[in-house]
Amino acid sequence: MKLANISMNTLHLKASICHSASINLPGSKSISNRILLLAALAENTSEIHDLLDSDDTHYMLKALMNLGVKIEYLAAEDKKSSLNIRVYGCKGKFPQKQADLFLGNAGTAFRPLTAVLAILGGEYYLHGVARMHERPIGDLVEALQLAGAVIEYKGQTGFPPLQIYPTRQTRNKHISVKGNVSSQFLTALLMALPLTGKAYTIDVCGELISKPYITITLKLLKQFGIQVKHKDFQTFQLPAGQHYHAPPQIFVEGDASSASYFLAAGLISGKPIRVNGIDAHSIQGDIAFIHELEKIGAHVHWGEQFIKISRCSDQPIQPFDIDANHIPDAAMTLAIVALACKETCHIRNIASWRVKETDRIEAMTTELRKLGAHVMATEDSISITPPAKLQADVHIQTYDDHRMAMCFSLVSLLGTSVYIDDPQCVNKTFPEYFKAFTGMCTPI
Ligand SMILES: O=C(O)C1=C[C@@H](OP(=O)(O)O)[C@@H](O)[C@H](O)C1
Ligand SMILES: C=C(OP(=O)(O)O)C(=O)O
Repeated sequence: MKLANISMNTLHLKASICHSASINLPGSKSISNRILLLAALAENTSEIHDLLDSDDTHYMLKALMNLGVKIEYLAAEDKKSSLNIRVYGCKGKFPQKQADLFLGNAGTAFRPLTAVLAILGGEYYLHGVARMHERPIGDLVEALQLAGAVIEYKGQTGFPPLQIYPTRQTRNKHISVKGNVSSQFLTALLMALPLTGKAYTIDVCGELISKPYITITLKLLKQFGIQVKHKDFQTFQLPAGQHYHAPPQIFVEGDASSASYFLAAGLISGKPIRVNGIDAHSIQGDIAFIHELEKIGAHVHWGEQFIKISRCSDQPIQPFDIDANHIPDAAMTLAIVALACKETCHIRNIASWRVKETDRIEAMTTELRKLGAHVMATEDSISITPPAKLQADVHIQTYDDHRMAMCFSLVSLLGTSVYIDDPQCVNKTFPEYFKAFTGMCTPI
């Protein structure tokens, strides 16, 4: 049955019921972009399978090719959402010593590439879309300068665009980085500093947010032969003389953050929804989102390479009060789940929402209020009280934020028709999202 109309850059999702479904997840963005960079720097050639095929990975792929890395496209089983490629590692040195790299709004491309290029040295100009130029990078630049990097801000101090120059000779072997704005700065340093061949100690100043993303970095570095010791995520030690060795064949897990929309649909509707490509062994922190759903009423079956979720229809969804620092991306999905609860729900410790694709606390507050919810926001939290009845036919603005578009699609499963403006913003991480979502829904 025809469910959705795309016109004038708006997608109309009618009030729908969800039926049981099996969804093949696109590859993890966080894993794809890390593996691409590590494989490009490796001593050897490797094949990457099930790589995410989306804007964020295209920016990384294009940048690596501009830097002179040879990449070949191999046949993929499902050409729509994944790529299989062969990467010829450049042995820790990019052939091109000058480049102009446009990186869109891809944090997982911008931050690690800044660090790697600044450590390797050369003349590189790194820029992105307007919003990327509002996303902070000063903490990373300062840490890199301690290690001898020469970087100039070409716009506002502390933000992209950046001009990178050849490194200075003097290198400090003990550096520090602030951890309270984005974990991607520490990830970037951990990926770049082994290229010097020298031993390094990195101290994290203050609180480190989004810790599970550091776990992803450490696990992938280990797969590429890089040892890192750390003490409670505060001090990280990199031994001297390390080189990247890629496993000959690498498989990318499904994206756990992308899974959150379908898993929430299973909880809201009670219908069994299966997501394929992740399981309990995933290295992605957003797997913890599923534990949060279990706490509030989901019935979860943890399979081999899949997870299935449902809920007994006579069991209401429990209101929640959660510190979501460890799952900043999937926590946006919880904000919509809150609309299915009878009482106020709180999502705390999410200050990083303010510096992502948009100010997500502001955007979420504005759009939830349009639906009739009572919303209280602070600098780092949001509290949501659902209305007795949701406003129908509301136009949800998406602020060029893929997660705004994806999580607000779930409103259509709450008995309310909704319009999603500029739905194509999902291209950042999940170009086929609306096809998959509408494919499991039938209008009431
Ligand atoms: O390292 C990563 O892959 C990411 C880290 C997180 O960012 P912060 O560390 O800025 O919270 C997350 O929100 C982003 O989508 C991906
Ligand atoms: C914050 C996100 O992206 P980025 O990798 O650009 O930081 C996200 O995908 O939610």
